[in-house]
Amino acid sequence: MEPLVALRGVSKGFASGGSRVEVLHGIDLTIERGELVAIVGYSGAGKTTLVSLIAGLLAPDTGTVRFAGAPVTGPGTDRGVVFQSYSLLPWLSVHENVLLAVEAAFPAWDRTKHAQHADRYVAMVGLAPARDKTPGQLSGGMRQRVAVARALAMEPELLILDEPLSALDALTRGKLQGELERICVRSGKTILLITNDVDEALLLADRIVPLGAGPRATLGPSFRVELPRPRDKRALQHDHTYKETRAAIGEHLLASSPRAKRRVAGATAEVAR
Ligand SMILES: Nc1ncnc2c1ncn2[C@@H]1O[C@H](COP(=O)(O)OP(=O)(O)OP(=O)(O)O)[C@@H](O)[C@H]1O
Repeated sequence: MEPLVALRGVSKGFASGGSRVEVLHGIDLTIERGELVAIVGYSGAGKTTLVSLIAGLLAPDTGTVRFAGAPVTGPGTDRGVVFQSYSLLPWLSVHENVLLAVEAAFPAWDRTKHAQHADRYVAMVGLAPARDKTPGQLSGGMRQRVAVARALAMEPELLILDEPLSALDALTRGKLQGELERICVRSGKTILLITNDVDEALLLADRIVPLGAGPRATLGPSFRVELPRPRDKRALQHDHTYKETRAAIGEHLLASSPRAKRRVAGATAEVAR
């Protein structure tokens, strides 16, 4: 069977002041069914561009993007995306926000089944007590959990979490990382997590792929995360495997940092002279 996601030789650029800047270059990425893969990269490296290519919101300039064995030609309910800003409807309750998505994804179901399904996912993210509250009555972390419940309730084959926690304060973010791990594992979904936080990736992912700095950002090698679940953030700080994997990813990202890239470009210019 083909992998769920397969990008081959993908490049994507944008017009910028009369010229064209290539944001992503030669991207190869495979995600198998049931995997939780994290892409870790610098701000502005092209993470959201990569998400948009897989979600079908953008088309690649070169290369191919395939999903479940077929080329991606546009967005679809088989790929659910949770963006950094939660985009909930402020006049609807938690239950109603999730319900709306359920109704759109499963039009053939009756009202009772829609409501029960929505409630199941509200409970999965631990928000049953806040079921009838509106987003304005919730904290940032709770709102983000509603966004996750809404995406999961549509039962996409792939759930893409694009920096889902980066708008939150450090304390809430830390708390939600643990909860997100439980939700992800419980849902058994194939998940692509995009983050700029190596520790967050190590807490959640089965495999981490670093995205180097742009322009012409490329993906690095895969780092498999061999840590048993459930993972406890505090206990992990002293774990040998955790520290080794963290250092290896950090080194890889540093080697592709904007400063390192400038150094390499400088050295190349020096050699050329
Ligand atoms: N539609 C567009 N038109 C022109 N330039 C774009 C467009 N989308 C993205 N870019 C540029 O491409 C680069 C990568 O943007 P992208 O949003 O993918 O990065 P990112 O890694 O998700 O950043 P962040 O972590 O800050 O959200 C940036 O320099 C951005 O300005």
